[in-house]
Amino acid sequence: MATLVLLRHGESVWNAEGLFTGWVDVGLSEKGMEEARRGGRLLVDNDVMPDVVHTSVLTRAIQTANAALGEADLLWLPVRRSWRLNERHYGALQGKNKAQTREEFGDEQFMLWRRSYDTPPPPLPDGHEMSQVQDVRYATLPQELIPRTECLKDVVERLLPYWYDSIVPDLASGRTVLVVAHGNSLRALVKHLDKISDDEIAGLNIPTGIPLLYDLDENYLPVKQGGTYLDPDAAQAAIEAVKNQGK
Ligand SMILES: O=C(O)[C@H](O)COP(=O)(O)O
Repeated sequence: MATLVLLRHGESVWNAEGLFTGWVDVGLSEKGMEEARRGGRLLVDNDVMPDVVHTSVLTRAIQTANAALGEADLLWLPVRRSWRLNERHYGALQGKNKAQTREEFGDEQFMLWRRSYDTPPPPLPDGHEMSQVQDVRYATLPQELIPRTECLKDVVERLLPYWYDSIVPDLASGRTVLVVAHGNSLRALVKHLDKISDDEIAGLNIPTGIPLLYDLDENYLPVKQGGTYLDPDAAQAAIEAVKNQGK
């Protein structure tokens, strides 16, 4: 049996403003910092103590990991970071207001771009102010690996190599693993873990700042489908809020 905890970053400044974020590197709002600290307290209260942490290379996830681990007095833990845990790249929607986008393009197109499995938003031109192709943190990546837009299928395909090559070995060594990432990169991982279909995944939303605990079997697949949120009531309310963004 292995123990995996997934934690979406706390509310970001752009989450609060209702903007599509993707790979744009924004920090946590004050509310998001408190959500992150609450996440750490939930780990302590439920005696779920990670041995190693994996985060994306985006500030909002790193801040969340630090705040949560600070509450658990675990800031000393080894941390591994990868672009493969980054949020989905939202293409030309990065920086745009969700409600305005929904109004301009209609509900169907909005939901296709936001929650379909294989329909990416339009690509973001390399010279655009919201582009990350010149971001120093990706300087060692081959240019063709840096997305200009992504659908969830793209995220699954770039995340799973990290799951198998970096996270599973930590689980196999008996470590409790905490993954601090993003709404859509965690949707991609949960789709894999819970074997959610390409159609059903559209209905899955991940709340900010509430740890999702998975006990995994010898094949690193969930003993209980869907895992267990360490605060189920708060999770349900937050999931509804994520689902209704842009309305
Ligand atoms: O990148 C973003 O805009 C959010 O973190 C995720 O947004 P979504 O829940 O609309 O996909």
